[in-house]
Amino acid sequence: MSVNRHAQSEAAAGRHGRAPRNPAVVIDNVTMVYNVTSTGGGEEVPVAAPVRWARKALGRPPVVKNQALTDITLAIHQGEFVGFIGRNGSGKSTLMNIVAGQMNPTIGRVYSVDTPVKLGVNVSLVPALSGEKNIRLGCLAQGMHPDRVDEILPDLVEVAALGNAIHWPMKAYSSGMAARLRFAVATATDPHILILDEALSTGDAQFRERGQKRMAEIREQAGCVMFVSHSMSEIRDMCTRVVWLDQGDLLMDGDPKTVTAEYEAFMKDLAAGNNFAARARKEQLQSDFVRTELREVQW
Ligand SMILES: Nc1ncnc2c1ncn2[C@@H]1O[C@H](COP(=O)(O)OP(=O)(O)OP(=O)(O)O)[C@@H](O)[C@H]1O
Repeated sequence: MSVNRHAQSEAAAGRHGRAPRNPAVVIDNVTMVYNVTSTGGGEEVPVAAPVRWARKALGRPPVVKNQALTDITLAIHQGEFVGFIGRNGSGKSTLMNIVAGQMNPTIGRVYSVDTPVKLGVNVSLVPALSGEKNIRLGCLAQGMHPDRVDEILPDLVEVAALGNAIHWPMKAYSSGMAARLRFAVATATDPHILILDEALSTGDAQFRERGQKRMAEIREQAGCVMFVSHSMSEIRDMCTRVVWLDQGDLLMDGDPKTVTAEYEAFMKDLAAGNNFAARARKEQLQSDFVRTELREVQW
């Protein structure tokens, strides 16, 4: 595997003499560039001259490059619960979509030991059917045997915690209620790799508590969870490791307390208009970042 940036926590694990763990996902040198139409400048995507003239004649704005991720390399191990944080537009969802296989990176590759399950993506639910029927359908769609579905249905109904609404058609659900149902379906098969992008944000305290419990169970079975959130308390409570992305760059990767403290200080600087201090902090973090290799990753 190629030489790249490597997680600080990996280096820390090595320093502390911990045994190497089995990777579940390896993100190898991933860069993502979107093409967007822009009326306000930016680096134009090179196109043949006739196409450029035609776009101009038709009054279409030029297509420019928008770099969402730059050279991201990470190894995520079985049993890890990795939080992804960063301000809006830093590339968290883009990275989750790439790991989930929803889009291909412009450069780089993602390797995983199993098909990642991203909440709300792997199974489409039917609005006209009841919550219970949707859970059943979702489990069957994920390849579960009907007998097994019967067996675990009561547990999944409990995870969804929808009360009598479990018998209502899904189209009558609020966004938080639908999120509960999707969560129950996505976690039904004990996924090896679970991706949650702001999954708990629409839920109330009860759902968050049950959701956290369920995710802890998945982690205990040596599954890994990749979790995007803007809630630092949620990140600190749940994650074993935190990755901070900023404007497409990997700024920090380490233990939740340290990374969230740095992130909060950075955001505080920005909120107070101390852009100079925030930039200096970012530059310092970038220069401190341990560049090493993924060579020791053993499948
Ligand atoms: N479909 C798209 N087409 C063009 N650019 C996109 C597209 N999706 C995302 N982007 C751009 O990619 C960058 C990263 O966006 P992304 O949604 O991954 O960030 P994020 O960290 O998840 O943000 P948020 O915290 O706001 O959800 C942004 O500059 C955004 O404008």
